Amino acid sequence: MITRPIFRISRLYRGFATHAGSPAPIPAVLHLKTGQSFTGRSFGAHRSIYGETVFSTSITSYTESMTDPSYRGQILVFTTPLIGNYGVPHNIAPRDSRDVGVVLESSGIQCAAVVVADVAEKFSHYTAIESLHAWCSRYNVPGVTGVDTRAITRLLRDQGTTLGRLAVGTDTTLPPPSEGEYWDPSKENLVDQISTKEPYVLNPAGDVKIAVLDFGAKANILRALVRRGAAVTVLPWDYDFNAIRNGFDGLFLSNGPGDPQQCWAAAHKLRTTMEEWHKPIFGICLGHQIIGMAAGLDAYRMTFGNRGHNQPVLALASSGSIQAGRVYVTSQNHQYALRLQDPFPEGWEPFFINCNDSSVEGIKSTPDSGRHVWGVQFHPESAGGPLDTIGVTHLFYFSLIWFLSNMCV
Ligand SMILES: NC(=O)CC[C@H](N)C(=O)O
Repeated sequence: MITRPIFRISRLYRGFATHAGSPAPIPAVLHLKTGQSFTGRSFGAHRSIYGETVFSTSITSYTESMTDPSYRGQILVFTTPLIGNYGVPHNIAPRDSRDVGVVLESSGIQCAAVVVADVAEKFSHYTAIESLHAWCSRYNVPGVTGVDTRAITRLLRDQGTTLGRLAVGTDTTLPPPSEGEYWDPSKENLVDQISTKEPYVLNPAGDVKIAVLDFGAKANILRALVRRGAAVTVLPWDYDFNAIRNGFDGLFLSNGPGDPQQCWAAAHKLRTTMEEWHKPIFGICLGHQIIGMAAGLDAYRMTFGNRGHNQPVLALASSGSIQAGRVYVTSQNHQYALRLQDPFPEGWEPFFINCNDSSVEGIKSTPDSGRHVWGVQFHPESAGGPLDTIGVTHLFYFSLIWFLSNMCV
């Protein structure tokens, strides 16, 4: 019978029907501001929270997604039916001057809550030290399982990303919050909460000196630069890079949470940088949006954003190993995008475009502009996701080398 294997898997991994010391399942209800409610069972921390409800179509890397600072303030719905089956690894990396200090994307869980159809109680992986439930409990992050994530995703896709409340335990007996009670993370400067407060340097002996404006950088981006031999100076998001720019060979603007409009302070400073300093500049996701805003493009809120590891993007221009006309499969996690406009601001051209929704996936300065600036909406460094576009990271890095050998005499 076709349902039999599914039944077996479900029996084997059935999530938290009960918790240790708890005689009955603890109820949890996901309320959406648009009026719908979904009832399931609590796992992780038994506490209620507010957030912005988003869905991700990634089928693996729940540990990387949940530690990605760009998910801050978000109730993350996984469309894949079961997560937790490979547990959670020890997240502390052996610290040396080349290491960012963590194995995952940051030191803690960044999303506000997790929603999954079926959470695995048993886990198996050679790096795993604890279950998803234990990890979420340790970081005080609530989860709900046993809900129809297909129904939630269809709703979010049709009505758009929606504010939500995960009510847990006795809070489930309360009526749903009134409209005004929902907390909207896009109204806050989440970047300021997560960015480093003090500059620090990774791999100081590196041969190419890159400054990183930290809007909530994923650790793998820093690792990708250090792995190529760069000395990486990580700066607070609103740091006055122009005051120290002569000491660097390139500038990188990281990913980060929230609405890019909260980051105009950085975009204004970047405008000056791009006018006066013609060394390579590269941005990923929020960093790309800030480069676009500084270039004169408009950043807008998408209906449900793009979150997943299989977003196809079409290259419109060739650069490095990237070939115009080719489609690359990419990892993404964003709610905002740069608006495609015709004409593009002078000195700029679209680099990539999304094959599903035609949103701008990359921009670059034109060859005759005298600048060397790129931004991509997707995550070429992966973690998790495909490595199709790793060439974009190479492009930035090798343009630095090229720049040093050809232009700086
Ligand atoms: N991954 C990111 O950097 C996300 C950028 C921005 N916060 C958005 O949601 O669009």
